[in-house]
Amino acid sequence: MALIPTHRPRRNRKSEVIRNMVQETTLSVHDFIYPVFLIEGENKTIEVTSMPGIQRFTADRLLDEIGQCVDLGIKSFAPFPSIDDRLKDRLAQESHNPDGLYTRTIAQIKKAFPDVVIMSDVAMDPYSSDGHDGIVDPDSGEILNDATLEVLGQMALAQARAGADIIGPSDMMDGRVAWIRDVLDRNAFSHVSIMSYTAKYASAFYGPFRDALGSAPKKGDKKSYQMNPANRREALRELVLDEQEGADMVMIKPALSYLDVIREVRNHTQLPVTAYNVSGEYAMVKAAAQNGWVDGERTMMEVLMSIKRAGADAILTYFAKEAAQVLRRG
Ligand SMILES: NCc1[nH]cc(CCC(=O)O)c1CC(=O)O
Ligand SMILES: [Mg+2]
Repeated sequence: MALIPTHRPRRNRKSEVIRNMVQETTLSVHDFIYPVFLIEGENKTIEVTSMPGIQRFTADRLLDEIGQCVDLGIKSFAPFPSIDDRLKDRLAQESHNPDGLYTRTIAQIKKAFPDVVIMSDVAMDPYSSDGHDGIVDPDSGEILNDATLEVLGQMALAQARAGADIIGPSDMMDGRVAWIRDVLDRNAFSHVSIMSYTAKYASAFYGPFRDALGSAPKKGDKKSYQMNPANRREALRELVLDEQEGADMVMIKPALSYLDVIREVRNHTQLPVTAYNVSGEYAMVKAAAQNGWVDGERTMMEVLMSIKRAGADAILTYFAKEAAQVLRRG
């Protein structure tokens, strides 16, 4: 005789209203931080070939783009600069030029949109002739941790002076959160936050980003500072250090292949947890959608929801604008 089920979870899925009533995770436009690419010049946009739908903007065009995003409810932006090769050197000196492309544009954005939050990027790679996040020892090829801290501090200070609300060190040098906090505090920027890239992995998913900025390492890889994708406990060690050093928010990067790390970190901290849905994760969805192999819109929303469900409070994502349009439509 067939047994009749006494427990029927399907009852909670029987209509859209009930499904919405019991939904555990929600996605909102407030969750999004939009990474945007900046180029020198006027009235120009250049598409990033490996990221369909994503452009590099001159400052004037970026202001238009930010205006459109603000109308959609996106209020947080993470700009990244594409720097002319002639301005790059081994010490990334352009990174703390108060009249440089990056600092100038941050000031312009804050002037045009005072309520918008700018999370600025602190790492040497966009300005480094070596394409590394730290200073390369010319003899040994080693990445010099403590000498790099000096540059990172100057970079963070220049960005704070330009009006950045949140400093985002993405470099993975040891001790940089404490170093930057100290520099900010000693220069009357104690109100400026630090969102640390706490667990940033040496990932193949950064490829399209490096195309966008021309920032790929000239020699070697980033494995002596970015984390081994095989490690989860190590993320908790980085978390403890960033908490002690004074981070206001922590980040996991990439997101999609690291949902377990997001959850682990969520379970071990009271700080806000963010995740970076990186360029390669974006490109992957776009490529499959362009081939008609997945439904691009549904896949995008599922990816973003999964990052939220894993425990992220906010998501850096190139999908921000498109997802905001979907959310608006309801
Ligand atoms: N400071 C490095 C940096 N800043 C942002 C990204 C990647 C972001 C993305 O892929 O979307 C990277 C990774 C790297 O090149 O090592
Ligand atoms: Mg660290």
